[in-house]
Amino acid sequence: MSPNLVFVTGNANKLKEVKAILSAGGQPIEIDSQALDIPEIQGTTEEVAKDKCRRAAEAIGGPCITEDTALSFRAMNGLPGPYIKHFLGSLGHEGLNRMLAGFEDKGASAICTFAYSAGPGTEPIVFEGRTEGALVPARGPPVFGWDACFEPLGYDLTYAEIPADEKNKISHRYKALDKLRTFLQSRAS
Ligand SMILES: O=c1nc[nH]c2c1ncn2[C@H]1C[C@H](O)[C@@H](COP(=O)(O)OP(=O)(O)OP(=O)(O)O)O1
Ligand SMILES: [Mg+2]
Repeated sequence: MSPNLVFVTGNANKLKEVKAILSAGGQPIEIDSQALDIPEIQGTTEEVAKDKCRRAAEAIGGPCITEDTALSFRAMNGLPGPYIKHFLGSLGHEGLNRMLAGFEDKGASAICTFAYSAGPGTEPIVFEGRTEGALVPARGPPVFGWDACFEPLGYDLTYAEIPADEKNKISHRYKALDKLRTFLQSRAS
């Protein structure tokens, strides 16, 4: 049996969701994890995701997956996008809402980009999942990132108010992982 694939991430909430999604429905996929905080470049979501995966493969010396999450405001032509971590860290939920105070359009896209590397020196392959929604004043437990201020389209609940198993059926992460799962299974057979 080949060893489990390693998910390199410094984010315990991501890991929890990824494990839950990969073990629910279909053929379960087991992964191991390594908590490394890989430096992230500037660029498009795809460039940032691929570069993170390249560095992670080098850091662990083997195949791995990484994931980069962006939150893109329509009124700001996609910003903060892959830089959302720093905006959230500096401004908090309230500050994110204030960023859009001057705009009527509160539209936001949650974008998850998984990257797979077959090992150091190989070109990572990316799998993107998007969930459209809106930025709203925070509601629900402030447990995971910007969950409390993102309301997916078609819901009047924020990600933080939606039960975890339900978020995992509609989320940007679920959609990206679904593509990664198909890729991994086609490689295995
Ligand atoms: O489903 C989510 N719901 C709410 N917030 C989320 C979600 N997923 C990521 N987030 C937050 C974490 C971080 O503030 C930023 C992404 O930054 P990002 O670099 O991808 O994550 P990270 O540095 O925490 O972990 P990693 O080591 O995998 O890069 O958005
Ligand atoms: Mg990161």
